Amino acid sequence: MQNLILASHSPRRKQLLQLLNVPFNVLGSDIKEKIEPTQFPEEVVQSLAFQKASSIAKLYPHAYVIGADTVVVYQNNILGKPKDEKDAFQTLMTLSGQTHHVLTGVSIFNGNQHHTFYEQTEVTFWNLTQEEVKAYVKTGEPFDKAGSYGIQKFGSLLVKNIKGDYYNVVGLPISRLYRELKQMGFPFFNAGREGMMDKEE
Ligand SMILES: Cc1cn([C@H]2C[C@H](O)[C@@H](COP(=O)(O)OP(=O)(O)OP(=O)(O)O)O2)c(=O)[nH]c1=O
Repeated sequence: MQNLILASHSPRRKQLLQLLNVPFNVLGSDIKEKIEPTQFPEEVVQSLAFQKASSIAKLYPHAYVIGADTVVVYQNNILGKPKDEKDAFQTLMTLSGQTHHVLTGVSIFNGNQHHTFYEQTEVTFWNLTQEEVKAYVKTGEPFDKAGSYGIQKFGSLLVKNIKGDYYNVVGLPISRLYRELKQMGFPFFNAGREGMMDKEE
């Protein structure tokens, strides 16, 4: 087992973590996601990220274990993954022409230490027609994604502009995560290990 473990089922998070250019393992966490109705969105994403990371960290206390959770927030409402096509359609029509926020909470465990943080990105959608939203829902892309869209594929056509980290919208704020891991003592630059900055392009 590698020193670094991603506690996630998300193929996007796996792809983004590869940007660190260090080896890692992926072990999905199967926690039951519990949200208290009184929690603020930033508390929700951090709490779920913490639960995902801690469930795997228990099994691998010597590794650095990363968990993450992403939600879309519009007018103080948390928009998670859609239940069905109708739900996805309604969510996207609600977001049409509006600005919302994407929050990703990240939790890192290593032995007795753990650190949890979140990043927020502001996203504005174009005014969308019912026809184009229907066509987008038909692609199937909304179904495993917070807010019913994926900015990294066909969902890119819905987005007018963003403020903040693009990768945070896709599910992992990789550049902040790199810095937080370094801060926690992750050995990026150990001899014999290829760290990001060791390589010349
Ligand atoms: C807004 C948005 C979300 N998403 C995805 C990121 C997350 O995978 C998903 C939100 O669901 P999450 O519950 O955060 O993650 P997950 O269930 O996919 O994976 P795991 O809990 O095992 O880590 O939405 C995109 O891929 N693109 C986007 O533009």
